[in-house]
Amino acid sequence: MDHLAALRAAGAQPVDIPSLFVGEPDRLDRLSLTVAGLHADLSRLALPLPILDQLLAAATAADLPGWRARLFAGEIVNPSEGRAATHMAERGQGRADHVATAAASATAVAACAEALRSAGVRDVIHIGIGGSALGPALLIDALGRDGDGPNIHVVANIDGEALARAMAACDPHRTRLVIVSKTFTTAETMTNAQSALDWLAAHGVADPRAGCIAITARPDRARAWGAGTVLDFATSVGGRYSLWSAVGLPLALRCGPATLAALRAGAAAMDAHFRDAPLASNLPVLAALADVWAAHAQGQQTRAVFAYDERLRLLPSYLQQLEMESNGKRVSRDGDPLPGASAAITWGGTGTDAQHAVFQLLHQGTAIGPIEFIGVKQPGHGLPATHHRQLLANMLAQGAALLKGRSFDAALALSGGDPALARAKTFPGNRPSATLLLDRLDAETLGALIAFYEHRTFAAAVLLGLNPFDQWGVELGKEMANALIAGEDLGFDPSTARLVALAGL
Ligand SMILES: O=P(O)(O)OC[C@H]1O[C@](O)(CO)[C@@H](O)[C@@H]1O
Repeated sequence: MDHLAALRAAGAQPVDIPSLFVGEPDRLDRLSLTVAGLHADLSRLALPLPILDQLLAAATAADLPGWRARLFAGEIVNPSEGRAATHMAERGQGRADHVATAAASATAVAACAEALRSAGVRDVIHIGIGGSALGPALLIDALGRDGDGPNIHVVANIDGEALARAMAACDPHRTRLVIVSKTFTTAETMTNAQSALDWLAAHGVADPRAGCIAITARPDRARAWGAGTVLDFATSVGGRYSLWSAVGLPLALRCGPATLAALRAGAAAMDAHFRDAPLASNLPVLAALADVWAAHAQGQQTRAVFAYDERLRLLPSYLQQLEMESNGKRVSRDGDPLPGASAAITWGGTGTDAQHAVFQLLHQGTAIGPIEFIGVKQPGHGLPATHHRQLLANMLAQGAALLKGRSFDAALALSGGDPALARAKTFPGNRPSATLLLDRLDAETLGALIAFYEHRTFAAAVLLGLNPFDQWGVELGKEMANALIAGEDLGFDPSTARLVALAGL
């Protein structure tokens, strides 16, 4: 049964958001929730309440409660790889044996962090890519400023420029390498690791491999490689969900193990809410339903996330992997073509910077999609209060302006009666947005925020009937790059063949 067919038909109808507030007196209450220090207001989305009720029915028809239970029970929810998804065990949720394994890993991570923090290590070069870099980079950027542990330099790109910059900032005799790869085969990571080892050796560091800490789901490979310390995590923890595992070591190094524990506790609070709250008052579920409505039913191909807090500036790129690698699919978990669009393109930036760059398109352009604002009530700095007042006022004003717009008549009055100028100054309004407001940004609220996005992504996947835990779409390009590196001719198209020659490969 195609439980989204009626919603796709309904999605063709325009929605006037301001009139929803008039006709739906309970709108603000139904679409506003506060969970684990995170207040969410979804009421300015183009989501009429009767449509929300249809989406809730579709979620039940898609067996969201059953899939959620299977996720928490550690059952297989990733059929194409035959795996469970046990990232929640890293924060104490799920099957007892999974939780016990994760707890043992957390103890080892804490001990490793304490040992390095007291060993006079000044810098850590964290080498990993994708989920092995984006999560740790976000955590360090968001929470690490006041940490008293080593400086963390996250290096992902195969472009040697990334590693060269990190090395230039480090004293090789006071630097440790942390090599992070779930598979311990990823080309970028292994190449960067080797070059970093060469750099240490060239500066007279004895046996640099023995000083490396490897974090991986393949400890056998890391040991064979020669890493002196190996911290492992379960294969059932997906790369883009791995920051909760030993991959979170950099946060424990920089800020202490208690901060990593607090991050996990915040996520656990969101887990409990997602697991226990009824669908109609379940924050990740409501956000997922709104996402599916916009992307799948209304055909809106982008969703932009703007963090009005410098500490969250890496959140959009973190979410790009979480959402697009999870739900950027075209077939169902059974391999059937999806009957419509899956996930929108996630993009975004930081407010207020983005207002002076991309908001023109959001207010007056032709590509419409939901916009998400994230703000934090308490600033993280001690500068005069005017900074934070202006920041939050801008965030709230943008959402209001997107909705209200400016009529042609009002624009005409501002344009000296010039209709062409007035048309340029007219704002159509009725542009959807959602707002997340955190009481404060600390390890707990950041944990809850990330877990909110994880569960939202999962719930949307269930509604769409796809598997969010695999990522076959990254394979073909890797294979072809390997062929090019090996000088194999795969019968490339004429353009590629000429570019290969021009690049001198
Ligand atoms: O941790 P690994 O195995 O090095 O993989 C890194 C990243 O590569 C991917 O597999 C995609 O290429 C991601 O899913 C993953 O986060």
